[in-house]
Amino acid sequence: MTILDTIVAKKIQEVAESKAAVPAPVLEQMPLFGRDCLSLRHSVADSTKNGIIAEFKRASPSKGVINDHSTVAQVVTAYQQAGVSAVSVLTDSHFFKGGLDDLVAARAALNIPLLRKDFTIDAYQITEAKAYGADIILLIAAILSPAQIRQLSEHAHALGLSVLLEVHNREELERSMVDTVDAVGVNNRNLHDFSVSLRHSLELVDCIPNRFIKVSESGISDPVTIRQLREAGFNAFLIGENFMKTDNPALAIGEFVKGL
Ligand SMILES: O=C(O)c1ccccc1NCC(=O)[C@H](O)[C@H](O)COP(=O)(O)O
Repeated sequence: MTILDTIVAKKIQEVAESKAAVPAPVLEQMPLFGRDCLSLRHSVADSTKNGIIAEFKRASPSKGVINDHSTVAQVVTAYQQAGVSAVSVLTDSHFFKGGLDDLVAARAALNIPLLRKDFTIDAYQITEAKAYGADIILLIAAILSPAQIRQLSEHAHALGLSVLLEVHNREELERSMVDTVDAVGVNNRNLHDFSVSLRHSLELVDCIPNRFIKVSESGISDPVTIRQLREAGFNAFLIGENFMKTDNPALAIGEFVKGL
């Protein structure tokens, strides 16, 4: 059993509890459910922004606690001021110490697209993402069948949300790519053993059709790498730990973008 199996087993239990506590029709009555989502595609195409999807990440299975002192509002405000194209917030509580409250706090501080970063296995979580202010949801190919990816992405689109499909290797990419996703992210981190290599992005970029936004995810820690990934064909770059592990993520993103 890998960490991903453990996370999914826990998630199945959590989703069942959430459905019982707050049924989907209740989510649909929440104030943020009625707002119009911001488009990831438009934001990434906006040349005044830098393509970075900057992540608020308190902890992770691979690193343990990364940052338990910064507030969501302070960090995401600095991310936005640094010209990022979108912000990602981890909402898993057990393994990442995040939560839906973090999503709401980020929404209140931002006017750029907001990704709910979680392990989506059920349409309920997508309705929940919309109700708590997200614009984008994540679907991870390693934990979903192609039929589930299609069904979940159609539900997201029906609610106006953009969809980021995450793959790690060619096999996942070939079996999972459906027209109902907006972006394909190559995760440089192997979610089974936590090894990280940019090689995954560089090897897969040309296999992703240009109609999808191409995102390189994880393990990015310097502006030179962004330039290399951009030249290879990526439009967006998901970065969390590099900023969050510092004493002051707000300063860290400011310094980082000066080097772009
Ligand atoms: O980060 C982990 O340890 C992890 C473990 C198991 C499943 C997912 C995990 N991370 C989620 C992510 O994909 C990253 O938070 C995201 O791509 C940013 O990566 P980084 O810049 O390396 O923090």
